[in-house]
Amino acid sequence: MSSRIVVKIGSSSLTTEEGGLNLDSVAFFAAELAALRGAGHEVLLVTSGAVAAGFREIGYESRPKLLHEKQAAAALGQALLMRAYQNALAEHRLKAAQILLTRTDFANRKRMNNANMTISELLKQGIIPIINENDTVSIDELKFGDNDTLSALVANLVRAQQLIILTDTDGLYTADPRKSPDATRYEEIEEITEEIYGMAGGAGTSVGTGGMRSKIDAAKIATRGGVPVFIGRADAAGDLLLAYEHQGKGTYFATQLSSLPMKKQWLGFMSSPLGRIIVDEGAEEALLHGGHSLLPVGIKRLEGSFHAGDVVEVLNMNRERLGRGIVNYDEEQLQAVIGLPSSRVFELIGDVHRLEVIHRDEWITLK
Ligand SMILES: Nc1ncnc2c1ncn2[C@@H]1O[C@H](COP(=O)(O)OP(=O)(O)O)[C@@H](O)[C@H]1O
Ligand SMILES: N[C@@H](CCC(=O)OP(=O)(O)O)C(=O)O
Repeated sequence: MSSRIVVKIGSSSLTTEEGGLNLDSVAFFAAELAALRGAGHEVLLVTSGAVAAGFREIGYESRPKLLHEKQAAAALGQALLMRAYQNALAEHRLKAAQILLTRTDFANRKRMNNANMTISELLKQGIIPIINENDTVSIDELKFGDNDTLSALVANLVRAQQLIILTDTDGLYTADPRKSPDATRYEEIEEITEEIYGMAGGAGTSVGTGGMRSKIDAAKIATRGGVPVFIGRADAAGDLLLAYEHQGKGTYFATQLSSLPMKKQWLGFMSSPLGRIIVDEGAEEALLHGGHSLLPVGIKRLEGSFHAGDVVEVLNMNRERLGRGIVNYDEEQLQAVIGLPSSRVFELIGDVHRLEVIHRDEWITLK
């Protein structure tokens, strides 16, 4: 059966430690993608490597740290990266198109739908969409930074059957295998727990960005959206197809039994919260375990400036993120009623459109 597969390739798989694009690697991955296509699947590629490919060419000694230097390197490197992929895929009679996205594109549902329609049309025409973050215009605080999260959002957006995250390591180990040679590998993970997070470290090379931690974040987003994930390595001919067929060199993450509806996925992973609501222990319990809505009585403090209908983040008193929701009050209106029981809220603001500050149906738990 034909599947829609999102493949993510990290900088560490495409470039040398010193920077610069490794054209042999690009040729290898192009052949692997062609094999997936040859097996009848629809293929989307999320690829990193623009900064790593561009910084040497610009003349920087090492991967730049400053945002504008990274952006300059990406602007040059992205063109090199696309040219390399287009040339390599042409060897297999395949065409590739470039799509550059930012986090704000996902936060705006119209832009997100447009991107989705463009991707669908490209796939229909037999073209491989090649996606990267639009580094030149991304603002630091809103950057994906690594492409792991981007690949998960894309996989959910296009309702992929599988997300394959390729890296330089054959899966998730009990500790970073570069530092702990005794670490052992996981074959399958049913649920991403705190313990799993605890094992994942940062990037192992100077060109990679997110390390295993950001890959686990990505696996969480994708699996909650109903997309199973493989994290691992493809370094011999046929490995990518094997990864899809559940025989890959890496770790498989199972999907959640019930996948989140698109509305909640958007709320949790794509939206941009405009404010924060800090709640007490009772409200935390009600939201996380009681299945209740958030009421004014449980609120301690507000931060940021928001209006009814905006997305806000909810934190507990230790500033741990509990989740996100759509707020039913303007910030000023809410400020006047925080900590008050519902009867008082009605007395104070008669025209409140909904008593709940965040209704259960417009809430997603992220803790
Ligand atoms: N528990 C772990 N299991 C496997 N790899 C880990 C773990 N913790 C940290 N890593 C590191 O994550 C690195 C891969 O991430 P990264 O360098 O960001 O690659 P990419 O550029 O492919 O995204 C590996 O090289 C490895 O050193
Ligand atoms: N958009 C950036 C991605 C940065 C990056 O290094 O990501 P990754 O290799 O996925 O950890 C680029 O193309 O250089």
